[in-house]
Amino acid sequence: MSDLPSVPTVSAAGLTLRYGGTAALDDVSMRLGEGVTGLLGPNGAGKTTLLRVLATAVPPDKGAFTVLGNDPATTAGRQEVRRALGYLPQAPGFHPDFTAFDFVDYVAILKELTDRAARHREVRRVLDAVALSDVRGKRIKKLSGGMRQRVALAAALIGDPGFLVLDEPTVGLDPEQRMRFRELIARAGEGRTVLLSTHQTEDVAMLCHRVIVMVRGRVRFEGTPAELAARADGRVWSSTERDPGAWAGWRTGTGSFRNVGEPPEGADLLEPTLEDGYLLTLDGESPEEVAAA
Ligand SMILES: Nc1ncnc2c1ncn2[C@@H]1O[C@H](COP(=O)(O)OP(=O)(O)OP(=O)(O)O)[C@@H](O)[C@H]1O
Repeated sequence: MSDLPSVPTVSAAGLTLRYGGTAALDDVSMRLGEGVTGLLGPNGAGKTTLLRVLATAVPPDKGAFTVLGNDPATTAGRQEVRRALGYLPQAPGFHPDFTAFDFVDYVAILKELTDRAARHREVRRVLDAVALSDVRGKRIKKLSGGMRQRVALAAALIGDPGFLVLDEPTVGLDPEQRMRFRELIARAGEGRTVLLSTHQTEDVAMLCHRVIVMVRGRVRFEGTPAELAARADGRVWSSTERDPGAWAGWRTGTGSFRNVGEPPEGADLLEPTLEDGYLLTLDGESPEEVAAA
């Protein structure tokens, strides 16, 4: 694939992790460099498992990876990886009575920022970076969902980590909050490596310089967003009735049908989006899996 990082922040080879009979990760290899990489895949594809492995929350059964040259299979390496890491998990555990400041300060303590004055400066810096300075003294239970996600992002930014792992950070946000969050993620991707798991193909199209698609524990696509969209070149067309030959087709707001699949002769072709390319990458999966994507 083009545009692969020459000096990767993260380099993974053959990552495999089974839960009973399920291969949550099945021989996953990848290289991640500076900028935002999007991770797409249907429910159960293994995205969260991959993020948890890279965040050293769970070791793989097989395979290896390094973060900024450190190998988490060793105790010293794992410590270095954790120092270089910011992790926003899918369901960040907040103590609801903590204020935004207290929570981020608590994470800063866990990240070994022992000097109180310097730590508080850092807490103020990251709360400012996510535009929460005004509410830093508010209890988390009184904050909106979007603000809570920003508190979690602030916590992940403590210590200016070189590798930022974000697990569905925009889930449940309204469009304006999502746009604001995009701005924050884009800024976070300047000068560091961000891996962003999401179901929002739009977020990937708007934000990411690379995209990885996982299906059933395996990497099915790795490349640029433009390359993913190009998979649907010549395979999206419009029709007045639903085309029975289409793999997927739906009536749009204008009343015409947008079809994805193998077009008939002389079809009225449309410009593909990243989502079209993504859907075709899932071709062959069960309709339930695709519907859940
Ligand atoms: N702790 C666990 N115990 C048993 N099975 C698990 C566990 N965690 C994940 N799995 C299984 O591993 C597979 C991958 O799950 P994972 O949560 O990584 O997928 P995902 O792509 O993040 O899904 P989603 O988009 O729904 O968050 C699924 O089949 C899931 O049921």
